[in-house]
Amino acid sequence: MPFIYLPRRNSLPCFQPSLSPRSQQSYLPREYRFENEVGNLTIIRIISEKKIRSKLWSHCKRAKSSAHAIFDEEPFTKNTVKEYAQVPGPRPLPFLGNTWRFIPLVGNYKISEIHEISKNLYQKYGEIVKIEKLLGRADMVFLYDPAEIEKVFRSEDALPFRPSMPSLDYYKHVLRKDFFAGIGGVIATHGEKWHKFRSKVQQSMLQPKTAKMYISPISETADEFVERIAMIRDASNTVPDDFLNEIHKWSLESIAKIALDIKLGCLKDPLPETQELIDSINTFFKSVVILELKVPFWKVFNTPTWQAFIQSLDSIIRISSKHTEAALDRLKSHPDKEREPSLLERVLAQNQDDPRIATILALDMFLVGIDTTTGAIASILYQLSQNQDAQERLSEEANSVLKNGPLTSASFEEFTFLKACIKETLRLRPVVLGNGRSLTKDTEICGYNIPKGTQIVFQHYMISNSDKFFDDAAKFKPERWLQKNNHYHPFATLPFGFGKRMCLGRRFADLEMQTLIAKIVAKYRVEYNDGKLEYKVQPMFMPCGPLKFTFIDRNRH
Ligand code: HEM
Repeated sequence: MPFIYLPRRNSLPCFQPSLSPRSQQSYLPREYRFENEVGNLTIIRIISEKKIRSKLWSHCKRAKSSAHAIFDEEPFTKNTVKEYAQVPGPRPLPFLGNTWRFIPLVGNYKISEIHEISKNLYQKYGEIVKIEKLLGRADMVFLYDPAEIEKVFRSEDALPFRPSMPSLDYYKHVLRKDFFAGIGGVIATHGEKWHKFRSKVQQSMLQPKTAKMYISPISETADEFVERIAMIRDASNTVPDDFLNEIHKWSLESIAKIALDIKLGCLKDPLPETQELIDSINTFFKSVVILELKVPFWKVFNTPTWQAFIQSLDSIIRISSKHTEAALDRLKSHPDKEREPSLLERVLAQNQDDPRIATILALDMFLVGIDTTTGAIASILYQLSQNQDAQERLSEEANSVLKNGPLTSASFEEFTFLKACIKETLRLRPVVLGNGRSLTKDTEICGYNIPKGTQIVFQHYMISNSDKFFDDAAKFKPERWLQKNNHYHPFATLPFGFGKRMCLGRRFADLEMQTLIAKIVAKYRVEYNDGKLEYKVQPMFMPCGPLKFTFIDRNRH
């Protein structure tokens, strides 16, 4: 791609001279990328197609700034790209590579504390760190620079590869290949198979109007949860230690409505198969942590954890199939043309010949749409409990919206402070600690040539908690998101990922989280007086230890 050299800082009308060069990036049109400053020149990389050249020239003419030249290559960095071998990182041992560091009692790298390891590596080596020679898996490169993360995302090709869950990959593509028959869903599926499936469901899932159809069922579930808090809290208004499990049930109930059009009754009046589904999903989460984050004995032995994992997935599929088939029968026998079809009905209608698509989508939603929102809700409640002023302001906003009657899509437009609180929590405690990509081609990152196949791990948690990228980074300051034109790098916090593999459930997650938090803070003042809440990677970044929240009635009249 071509580069352009411009006089420093004032080169483009969109440049903000008061900002540091790197922050300028957020003001540049997306076709340009801030590359470097050399002497008194600003170097902009043009990352889009040819017509952009002329567009850039006309920008410069209008701004009366003289572009020095347009080059097809960047002469200053030509031949200065460093070798992969030069990327800094912990030194591997002969034979054992760096794997020994992850072996319990031998090494000091614990996956559940990878956020702490990441911090130490950054302090020792800087913005790019290589962990190489890992037995049976690709090298990992940790990346701590939002501009470089943006570069990796923007140079993605049509089939981005997000490394995830080899155990699930094996289950879908080898063990139960007869059921999946080449349709792997989107989780732990890659290449053409992933693309084919995502294209079938993406439009329905990401259209704002689809999420709006679930406002009423999601509100009903949130109301049940708010009632349940009153039932389970003790005389001092404190909920049981395993409150995370209660949030989990709310989340499962919400996803079951979206994925299968059913009311499971996790919070009250359960269906006969509800307990089996709850148990299967719990078993899946418990076993996947062991299979993915510990030594992978399952690859060699039929371990009890592996058996439990398979059984849990088989049950989720069996129960989901029963409900997708029932929905298909309903659709065929009494099609209701008056109302908008649900997500499930749309997916079934588009794939009438193969209802498995709806079942596999439901499975994927259960696998990634429960722990994520559960962790986020726990973190939001915790941040609000530690920031009572923000909670008061939020409670007033929630009340003024909720007093107008049942939630509608217009209500969500008014939740400005609520959205800022959620965004700020996900900045401080992103649920997905380090999203990643396996490079599908050799890529220059931080001045090094990183080979195809390397697993890049974006260190979002470290970046979004760093004073380098956020003022008062450790503080919960939702107001920062209410300022127009804030100067934060757009890739410095990216809780739902980016690009073609971005979170498919984002609209549902927003709807669920906003509805529940609004209803909780309208009714209760939330407190947490049990010290600092600790977190662990399991594999989502979740609070660990008892969630001793206190919910005190606000008693508004
Ligand atoms: C707070 C809640 C959530 C967070 C923070 C979150 C975050 C993420 C992230 C970081 C990714 C990876 C994106 C990338 O690779 O660029 C992802 C993928 C995905 N998420 Fe979510 N998610 C949440 C809730 C949900 C929910 C509720 C659903 C389902 C209804 C869902 C469905 C998915 C799916 C299916 C993918 C895989 C997309 C693909 O690979 O094509 N997520 N999510």
